[in-house]
Amino acid sequence: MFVKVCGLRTAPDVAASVDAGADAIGFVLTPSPRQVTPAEARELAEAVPTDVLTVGVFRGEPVDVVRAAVAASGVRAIQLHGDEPATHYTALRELGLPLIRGTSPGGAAGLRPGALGEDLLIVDSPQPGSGAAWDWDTLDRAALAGRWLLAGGLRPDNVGAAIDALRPWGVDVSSGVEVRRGVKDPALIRVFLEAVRTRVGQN
Ligand SMILES: O=C(O)c1ccccc1NCC(=O)[C@H](O)[C@H](O)COP(=O)(O)O
Repeated sequence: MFVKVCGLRTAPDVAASVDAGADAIGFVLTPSPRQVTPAEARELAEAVPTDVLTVGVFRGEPVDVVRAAVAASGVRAIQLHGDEPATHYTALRELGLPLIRGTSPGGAAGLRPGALGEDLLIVDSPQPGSGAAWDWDTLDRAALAGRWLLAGGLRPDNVGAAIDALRPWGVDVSSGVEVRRGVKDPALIRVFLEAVRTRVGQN
């Protein structure tokens, strides 16, 4: 199971995520309590091995802003989390990086993975990064196949049940490994990864 830890802002949190076995780590490069500058993301990403994907997260930014931030930060994947139009995906495809679409049930382009040409879909709550749990029962599981991550209000104590209920290809967490908004806890990061690996091992 693919695990992404999002909204990292410090070197110890990056190290904890990598050591705990995260497959991807996200740097929020758009307005948020977790926002880092492209230069900060570059510095943090330098310690990340190449088999862990570094993801730049954007919401509603013009293509030129995304392009510039990707170049300055050196992230290896792009996550668009604001129901950006298909033209964004077409334009950014030219960078040759994996594209990730973050959306929620009711989002403009629907929940079919790859609908806008993205490589990976994140099905999230309507308030990304809020930690708000949403009603997973509203999800039409039959329409989801392939590469998609479940996100939104996941925590060490509920991620196992979420995996059992929805069988996602992976999971994405931010608030659930924080002590307060924007402040991660390395111990919680480790516990979350353990909870995922334990549950997957049981299935
Ligand atoms: O995390 C943010 O602050 C954020 C801001 C703007 C757009 C997207 C954002 N996060 C996207 C993510 O990938 C989060 O990990 C995902 O929404 C889950 O968040 P949470 O419910 O806090 O675990």
